[in-house]
Amino acid sequence: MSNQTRKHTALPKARILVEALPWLTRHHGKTVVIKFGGNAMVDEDLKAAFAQDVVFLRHAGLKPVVVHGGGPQISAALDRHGIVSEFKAGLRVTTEDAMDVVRMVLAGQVQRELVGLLNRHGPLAVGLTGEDAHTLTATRHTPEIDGELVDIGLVGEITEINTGAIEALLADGRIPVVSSIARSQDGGDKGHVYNVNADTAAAALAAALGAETLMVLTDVEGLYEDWPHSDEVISRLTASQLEKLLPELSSGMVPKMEGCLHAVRGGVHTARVIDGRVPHSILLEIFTDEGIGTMVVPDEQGES
Ligand SMILES: Nc1ncnc2c1ncn2[C@@H]1O[C@H](COP(=O)(O)OP(=O)(O)O)[C@@H](O)[C@H]1O
Ligand SMILES: CC(=O)N[C@@H](CCC(=O)OP(=O)(O)O)C(=O)O
Repeated sequence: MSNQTRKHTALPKARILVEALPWLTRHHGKTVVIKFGGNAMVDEDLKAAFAQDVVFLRHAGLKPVVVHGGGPQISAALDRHGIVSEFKAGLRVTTEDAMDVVRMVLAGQVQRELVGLLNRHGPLAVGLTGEDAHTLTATRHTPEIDGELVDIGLVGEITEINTGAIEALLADGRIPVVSSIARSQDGGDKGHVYNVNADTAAAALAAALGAETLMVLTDVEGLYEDWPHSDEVISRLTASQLEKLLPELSSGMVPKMEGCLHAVRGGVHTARVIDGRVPHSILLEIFTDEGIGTMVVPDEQGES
């Protein structure tokens, strides 16, 4: 290959890097919480591409924090153990036996795998659960269903966040990978661990860390306007618009969008739901102004 030909092939690559410059400048040094959903985590190539994107962000000067799900993986393991599991209000009814499996799958399997994939690129990722260093403390969550408070077992509602361990890891240039398990508050229910929905945990951490962005990767293009009747994606909405829409949402979208609302109201600049089935969906966000999924912004940005 001649020098001239090499220049021609390299030029478009240089242009692409330059195109990313405004986004990278805006986000330099900023914390980005990325939630990787269990449904987007079933494909090996996608998982490897996800790890590359996260490492890319880290090397570009951002501070990514990964919070992972594992719903399908937990369901499969519960099946194997002969434990029946059901969801109420979008949350898994979690008995003590089920909690052992949840903890084993999230902390021992899914988290380890993501840490391994990230660490193919260097000594970057460190896994922890919300139990570590009091990162997440919770109390028993009893959702209201049809006007009644329902017992769904060891499902936690986060009451306290201690960001110290995550911040220390970020300051050390590491990528924290967090499993959504919380310790119980000292007192009455001492000694329990709680199963927390991973979207809820990611959003709460994003707010507590003062993150710039929350990115929620899932197995749909974004928030559909009239799901399941249409696949028209809502590309941008304000916190107030989302709040009005919340009662109409169903299943997995409920904790996801409640989380986005909580994050944005808690000071996170943008919360995005993006399609984790698309390879390199995180990097695609960098190269498109409005993003590729659904973006939730604070009310004051509604007009821009
Ligand atoms: N309005 C909506 N727009 C998009 N998806 C929706 C909507 N309402 C419910 N869903 C469902 O929510 C699912 C995503 O939530 P969930 O299964 O919990 O994903 P994850 O494992 O990524 O957390 C979608 O696959 C879809 O079936
Ligand atoms: C209380 C509750 O429902 N916890 C979830 C935790 C995992 C999770 O949220 O995983 P996804 O993000 O893949 O859905 C569960 O047991 O499935």
